[in-house]
Amino acid sequence: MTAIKTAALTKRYGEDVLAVDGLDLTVEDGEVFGFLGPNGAGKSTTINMLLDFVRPSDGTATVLGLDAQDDTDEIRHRIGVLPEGASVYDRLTAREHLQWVIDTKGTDDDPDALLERVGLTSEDGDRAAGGYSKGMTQRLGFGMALVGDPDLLILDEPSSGLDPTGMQEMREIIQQEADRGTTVFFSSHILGEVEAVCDRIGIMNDGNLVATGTLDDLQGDLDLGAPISLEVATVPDSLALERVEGVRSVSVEGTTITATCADPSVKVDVVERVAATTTVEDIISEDTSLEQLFNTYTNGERAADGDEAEIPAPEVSA
Ligand SMILES: Nc1ncnc2c1ncn2[C@@H]1O[C@H](COP(=O)(O)OP(=O)(O)OP(=O)(O)O)[C@@H](O)[C@H]1O
Repeated sequence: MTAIKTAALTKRYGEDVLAVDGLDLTVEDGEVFGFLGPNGAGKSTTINMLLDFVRPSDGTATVLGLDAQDDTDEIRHRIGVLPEGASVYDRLTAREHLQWVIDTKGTDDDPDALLERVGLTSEDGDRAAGGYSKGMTQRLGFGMALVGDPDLLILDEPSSGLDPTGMQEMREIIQQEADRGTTVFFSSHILGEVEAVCDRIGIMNDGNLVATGTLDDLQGDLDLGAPISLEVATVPDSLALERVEGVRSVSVEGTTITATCADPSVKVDVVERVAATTTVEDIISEDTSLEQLFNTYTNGERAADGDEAEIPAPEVSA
């Protein structure tokens, strides 16, 4: 089953703003899917259409096989949602918020266990949520999303307002949920977080899905090359690294030699060639980062190629 499926999903605001432009997106059951894009790309609008907070101008969407507009109650019962900028009722305590969701969903969750899971103490749970910091509010919102062991978690910017420890804890919970088979769909600006937990990534730009795939798929498709840098004692005159097969380009800055290789296996040849002529003091080998991919897809370089949406979807085991 697909957890989320949209077909030509479109949202216009007035005459001028095309927030989401004919989106075809599929998220398989059991995936952790990271939804990326710069500000204003259309991520929240998409999520809001999936949750029927916003009505589409055109197209369709299903969530857990149910119609996002017609079967809203059933969908909300089966999913957990952390909306963008989750708001709380100022006078209710955190425990009362959790109990309200537990009662609404008819589950037997223990509010204290949920508080602990999202890093709030029992004392925090007794405080009115109106006095919470942004990060505490986010933790509470996350706890509310976890009520009832949902089949699908939809999280809009889950790290927003969290400190580094909070982000790490949130990542761990996402991983635990994924391990027990929950589908997780979340939007984020934090590329490291997406890199760490996602099976698959979708990049939105200007209302369009410009790329989908695993990080490996996207790296392979863009073919940005595999960089390696070597810190050396002295840069030899007779290096001729360009002659090593598979080396695309070489640059030297001070005592740092950087080579871009056609594929990672060439890096060993680079190291051997350099080590044969000088003392290698350090080696820095990196994969093409998600940041490079993100910039390439969202700065328009890809669009200039004329095939910005043609990355094949990977095989994903559900
Ligand atoms: N209620 C609204 N009325 C008019 N325009 C809107 C409305 N909501 C969103 N937009 C516009 O739709 C576009 C997409 O916005 P959206 O909030 O979906 O982007 P986003 O990718 O979630 O951005 P961010 O990362 O900043 O949250 C933007 O141009 C935004 O200004």
